[in-house]
Amino acid sequence: MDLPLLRSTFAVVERRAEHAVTYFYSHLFWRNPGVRALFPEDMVPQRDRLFAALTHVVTALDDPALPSYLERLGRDHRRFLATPALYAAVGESLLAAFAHTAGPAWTVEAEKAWTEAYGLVADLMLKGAQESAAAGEPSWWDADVVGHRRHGDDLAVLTLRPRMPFSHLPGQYAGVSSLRVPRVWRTYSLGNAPREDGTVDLHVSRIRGGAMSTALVDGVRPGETLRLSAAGGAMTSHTAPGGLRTYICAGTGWAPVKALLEEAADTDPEAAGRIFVVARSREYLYGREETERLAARLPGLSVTYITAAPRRPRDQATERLLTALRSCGRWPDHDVYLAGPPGFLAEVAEVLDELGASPDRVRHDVLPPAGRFATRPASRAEWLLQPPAVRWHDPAARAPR
Ligand SMILES: NC(=O)C1=CN([C@@H]2O[C@H](COP(=O)(O)OP(=O)(O)OC[C@H]3O[C@@H](n4cnc5c(N)ncnc54)[C@H](O)[C@@H]3O)[C@@H](O)[C@H]2O)C=CC1
Repeated sequence: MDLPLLRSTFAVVERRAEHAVTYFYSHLFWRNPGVRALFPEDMVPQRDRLFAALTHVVTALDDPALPSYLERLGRDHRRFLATPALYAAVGESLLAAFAHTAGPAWTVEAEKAWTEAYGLVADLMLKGAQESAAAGEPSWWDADVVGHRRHGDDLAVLTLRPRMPFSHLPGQYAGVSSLRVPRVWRTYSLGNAPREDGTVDLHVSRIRGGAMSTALVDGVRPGETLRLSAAGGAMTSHTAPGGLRTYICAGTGWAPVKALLEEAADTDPEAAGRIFVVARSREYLYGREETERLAARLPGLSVTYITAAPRRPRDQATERLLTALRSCGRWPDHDVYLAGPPGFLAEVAEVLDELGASPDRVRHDVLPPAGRFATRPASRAEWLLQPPAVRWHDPAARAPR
């Protein structure tokens, strides 16, 4: 594959990304009218996602991890009802959009290189999808809501019972969809270690402008059915029994940490280290009783709760946390598990680096916020999972190179 040529044409297209994306979707929907119904009503985040995805693939084409990543992605795209015919239609429209946007840079060689590259990506994704179907895995898991507990005005813990066996590891997340917000999927951490009855908890904070989080907190009730996608994510336990670890969570970032602690309480009661639970105010320490119960089963872990002072901005809690982290020692010896809002993750990860925590021992996933208006940088890990909130095709929004 001619990587330099792929990258140089992509650089030309990227400069007019807005145009390319508009052309792509117009071409796709015009040539395949039935396909529009597979996409959400609100296409704005979708547009960002396309370019983010392409950027990722173009930058990672020589990464040996790309094939397995694409196979997992193909497996995951079964929930969007992506068929081989749809992959072919998307490829045709993508090349048409590139040809139209790249102008003189779209040479015969460039077209050949892109046809080959897209073919490779589509084949790997379809391979992942076919293997998952052959293994009897559903495209998604229908899951009945069996519990809905509110905490304060804008937080709820939902308990779901998947109708088919749904496997996940403590610390992972899954895509969630509701018929209340058709064809939209959002990612939520699963707030428990696997249970015998197969139920899973979602901790949902209602986010401004977030149609899904609003539906889950305010609308959805027991008896309703949601859809779950296969669980994924890398913030799973990787600490040897008895090993030192620090868990740091903010807001509903408590969900994956709670799942990890449940697992540790069952399998590694000698675990040693510390837990920091951060919330915007005392009323939002919604998991406190459960934390206490888990901490009692894990006597080697100290628990610190941190909130903002009354009437102070919520981010004051983060400042307080950073001060507390600076007074802790032995960072290079600790595995660190980190979960919370993206701005929080970025700030804490930076400070942990300064404090000497080993970067490959700091684990976190970046879950996109449910609201359209929340802005934060997109990371490679999240690109293809959910639409990043950043406007990729707005040059002013791009990180400087
Ligand atoms: N696996 C993960 O990492 C998970 C991440 N989340 C994310 O957490 C968020 C949910 O937020 P809420 O529960 O409403 O939390 P929140 O908005 O109440 O924030 C909790 C605390 O996080 C800190 N924080 C928030 N924004 C910050 C920023 N920009 N910079 C520095 N610190 C900041 C503050 O200390 C605040 O008190 C969503 O964005 C969601 O995607 C939620 C669950 C799991």
